[in-house]
Amino acid sequence: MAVLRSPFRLAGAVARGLVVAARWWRSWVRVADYREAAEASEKLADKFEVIRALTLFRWKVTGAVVGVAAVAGAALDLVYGHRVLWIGGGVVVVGLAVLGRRKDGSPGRKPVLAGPRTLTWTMDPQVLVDAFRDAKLIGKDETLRLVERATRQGDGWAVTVDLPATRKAIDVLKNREALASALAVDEVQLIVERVRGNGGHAGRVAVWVADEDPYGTAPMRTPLLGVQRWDAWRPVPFGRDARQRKVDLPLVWTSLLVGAIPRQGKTFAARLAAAGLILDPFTRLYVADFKSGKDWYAAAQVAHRFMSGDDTEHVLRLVDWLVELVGEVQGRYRRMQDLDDEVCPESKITPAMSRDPHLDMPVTAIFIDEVQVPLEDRTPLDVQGKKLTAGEYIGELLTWLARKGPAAGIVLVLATQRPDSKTIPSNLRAVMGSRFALRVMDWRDSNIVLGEQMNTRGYDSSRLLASHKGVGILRPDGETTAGADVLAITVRTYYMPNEDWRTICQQGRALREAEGTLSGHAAGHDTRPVIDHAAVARAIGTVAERADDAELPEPLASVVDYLGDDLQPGGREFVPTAELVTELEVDAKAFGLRMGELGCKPTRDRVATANGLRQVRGYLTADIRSAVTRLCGDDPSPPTPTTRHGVTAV
Ligand SMILES: Nc1ncnc2c1ncn2[C@@H]1O[C@H](COP(=O)(O)OP(=O)(O)OP(=O)(O)O)[C@@H](O)[C@H]1O
Repeated sequence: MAVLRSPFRLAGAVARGLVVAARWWRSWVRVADYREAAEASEKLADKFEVIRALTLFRWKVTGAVVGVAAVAGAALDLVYGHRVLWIGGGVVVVGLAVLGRRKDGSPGRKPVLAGPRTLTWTMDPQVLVDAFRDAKLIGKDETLRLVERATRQGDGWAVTVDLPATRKAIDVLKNREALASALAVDEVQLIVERVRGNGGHAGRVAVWVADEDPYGTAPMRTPLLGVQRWDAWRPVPFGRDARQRKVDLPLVWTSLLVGAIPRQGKTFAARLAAAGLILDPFTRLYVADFKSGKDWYAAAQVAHRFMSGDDTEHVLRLVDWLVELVGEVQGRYRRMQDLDDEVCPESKITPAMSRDPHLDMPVTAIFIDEVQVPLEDRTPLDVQGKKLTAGEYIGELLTWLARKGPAAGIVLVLATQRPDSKTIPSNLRAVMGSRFALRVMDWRDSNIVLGEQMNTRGYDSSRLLASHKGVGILRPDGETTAGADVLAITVRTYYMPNEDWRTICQQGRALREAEGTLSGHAAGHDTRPVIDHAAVARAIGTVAERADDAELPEPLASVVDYLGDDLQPGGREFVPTAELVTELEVDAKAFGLRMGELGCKPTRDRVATANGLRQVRGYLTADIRSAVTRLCGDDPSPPTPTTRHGVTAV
């Protein structure tokens, strides 16, 4: 029996021997021992180049050995005949049989838990493809095309891939978290960007995986500390992204809204923006600190107007400041009309104009920290016979300034601890150019700061970690160093503690003294704001008209308020019911009924959702407009300053 079975045993042993030999060769050619040791000590990233060189060398050795053996075999075969091949084959078979014989401890399949997936994809693109599949970003029969092999970039690994023709890069951005899970890294470590323009397309994705938490290291100090002066027209150094790329923030011709829950770095972020402007002696500053702490105190020595406190008295003083600024903007537009085309080519302030003392149109920035305090103030005001609260009036004035001010050189920087729809009027939000959202409570608040639907595009600041102070999502207005195509970037702001802030403010004061531009509060002339009463009257006009809007029945009034500019012709054409129900926090059934009673019938339209185009129920904005006109016989569009403020010079 044993004799009969022996050929099968031999074949089995040889087969096992073959497997063992092949495994040994594979682990040798992949330099597995070294790689495992490097992985175990988490040095894989450092040793990658060495391992790759060794792998390449061992492949070459394998090729050379196979080549030499083949040539030698052929030569011996020629000289001594086929005998040699038989003997050689026999030796190999015996060798494999010995290697593959059954004995205690012989290698076999061991059930093991999978090891860490982290970084294996850098060596083996198949792991990356599997990760994309696991994250459901590509189908199980689809694959990726590697545009560039994994390379070391900064403190991480970068790879660029093309998705299959049916897939979109934007979906990878949206589902970054699923990909992070598939690659076994925290989502803060995974940066996914579209590659756009020349060399990019809608299905090309650049992936970068940080070796470790990119925001876990000590924060960087602001580079503004090292400069003598700054030009307000240059984007201000704001922070670094995860890959340590600089992110600068343009401020002139735009405005900035910063929102976050307490203690996440709002004030620090707003101060960074201020620092760049402080170091330009031609910039005029208004600082209203409703936090009334020490954070802004140093700015008093450079600010044209400064106050710190959260009483009604401060809120009313802010009203005066804003009215003064409205008058200033109107005056600037009027004066710009009289300037020749060479000095003022468009109805927009230029760097030269902003520095010309005769024109008196310096870049003027107003910083309001904890802007929810004045916006929520309920002090009744009697403005031209109309009763309204100070908060409402401030909301109107700020909206007007954010809309008309930037082109006239007015920069608005608002920071709020309460970025909810009730506190920051939607009209105001809609006209704030740049947004910076540090950690907030939920995706709704994040959308309020960053803009509608930003969470569905993969930008949700409620997902940031509490320990990541100063890290937020920046949605810049226009181009940043990250490129014009970038919708938003996660940035870690530079760290500017009080002592650095004080140094910058002192420097700003010295610069202003040297240029003779120190004015107002900083110069010790805390004059009352110059209030242009005509401008005030026109501003009040806006409020009076808004009061009419407020008389619209609910929920139409809320819908009009929520849609803001989007309701105007040229804005949105269709708004899904689900969006209105969520945003206005109303009961869907009652909402639909009431809207129907007010003459707004829902319809169906195709809208882009996270899962592609879908038919959803909603309202045509044209229908909402005509319902408003019917109900109050007025144009429902939010007040455009040009008409409602009577700013004829614009
Ligand atoms: N870029 C940064 N890097 C590291 N830490 C930071 C950074 N920015 C802010 N912090 C830390 O976060 C803390 C809170 O910052 P800040 O006072 O700006 O918060 P805030 O959001 O304005 O708080 P509040 O809502 O209470 O006014 C600061 O004391 C600072 O230590």
